[in-house]
Amino acid sequence: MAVYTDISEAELIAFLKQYDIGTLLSYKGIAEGVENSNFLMTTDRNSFILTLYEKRVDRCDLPFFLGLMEHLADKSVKCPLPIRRKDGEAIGQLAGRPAAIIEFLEGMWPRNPQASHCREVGRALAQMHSASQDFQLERANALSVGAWRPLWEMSSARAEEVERGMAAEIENDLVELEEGWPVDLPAGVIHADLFPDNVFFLSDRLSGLIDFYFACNDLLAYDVAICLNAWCFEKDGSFNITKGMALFDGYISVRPLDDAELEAMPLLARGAALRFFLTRLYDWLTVSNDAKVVKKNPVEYLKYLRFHRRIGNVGEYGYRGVE
Ligand SMILES: Nc1ncnc2c1ncn2[C@@H]1O[C@H](COP(=O)(O)OP(=O)(O)O)[C@@H](O)[C@H]1O
Ligand SMILES: N[C@@H](CCOP(=O)(O)O)C(=O)O
Repeated sequence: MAVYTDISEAELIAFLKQYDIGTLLSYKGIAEGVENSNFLMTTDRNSFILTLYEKRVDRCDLPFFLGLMEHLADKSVKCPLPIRRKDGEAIGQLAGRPAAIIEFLEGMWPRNPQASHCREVGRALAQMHSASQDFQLERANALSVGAWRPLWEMSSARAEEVERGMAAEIENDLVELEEGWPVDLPAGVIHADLFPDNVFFLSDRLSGLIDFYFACNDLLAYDVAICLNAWCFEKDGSFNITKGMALFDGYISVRPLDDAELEAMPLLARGAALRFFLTRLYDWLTVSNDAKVVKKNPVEYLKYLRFHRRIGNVGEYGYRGVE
């Protein structure tokens, strides 16, 4: 359960005095999530999400994350707004942690995403990319290609506990990705973690995007590649080309992908698979099994990585261009 820091009712009531959002009626920890402690909080006016930022989030990055959410909401991209305090600040301090209150977003994330969800996600991702072109703050991607080898070296000695024979193929991926990684594709602000649990739907309509805490400046097409992995594989590990087609169709209905982005897609998808494989592998080997968080299996992403090695062009993911 992702509540790393407990808070008492008294300290929460004192914290809420800085806001104009009503009187506390109830609050409870939210089990889902990996990085931060989240609470569902109800006042006599509304429901809110209270987030305490844990140690993997750098306090210096919070103005980027929260400012981005405000910027996007202002441009009609569906995402919850941070609530500002009476003094105008969006970031406070609670139980020794940086803390913020965020609007409660109605909806549920899809447990079994369908092609229709993929189309909506593609469209919302492209809207986010377009709307953030004039966002003034910048944040480098701390988990881009340059970070993968150091991350691998933290796990490589024990990697074969997860699957024998894996180390040599990962070494090979690292070399090929480091040598071939594109540098001159269109760049901007990317979400960088737009998995199904970060996209809410009300019936079949997308109600909003959450969890901008990996957002950063990077290649826009890399964000599409992250979604291709997160949304278009089935539970048995097979790639669903109909979902791939829907994701691309949704994306390019808002922002076309240029030839260089399309050509790079198999490599970007391979890099995206390696990035999530590496963070999952590290957590798998280091986070204790009785910890408060459900660890995600790295082997799922190892399978995706192997799949992308065999892809020759973006058409094999279902891309068919503008009809
Ligand atoms: N604005 C929001 N509205 C409604 N629920 C939210 C909101 N933000 C977070 N949640 C809930 O909290 C859970 C964890 O949030 P998330 O930002 O993904 O955490 P973490 O950054 O720790 O991974 C989500 O799965 C969702 O259930
Ligand atoms: N999406 C990542 C883990 C990050 O989790 P989140 O709860 O912050 O979305 C993965 O699946 O490895």
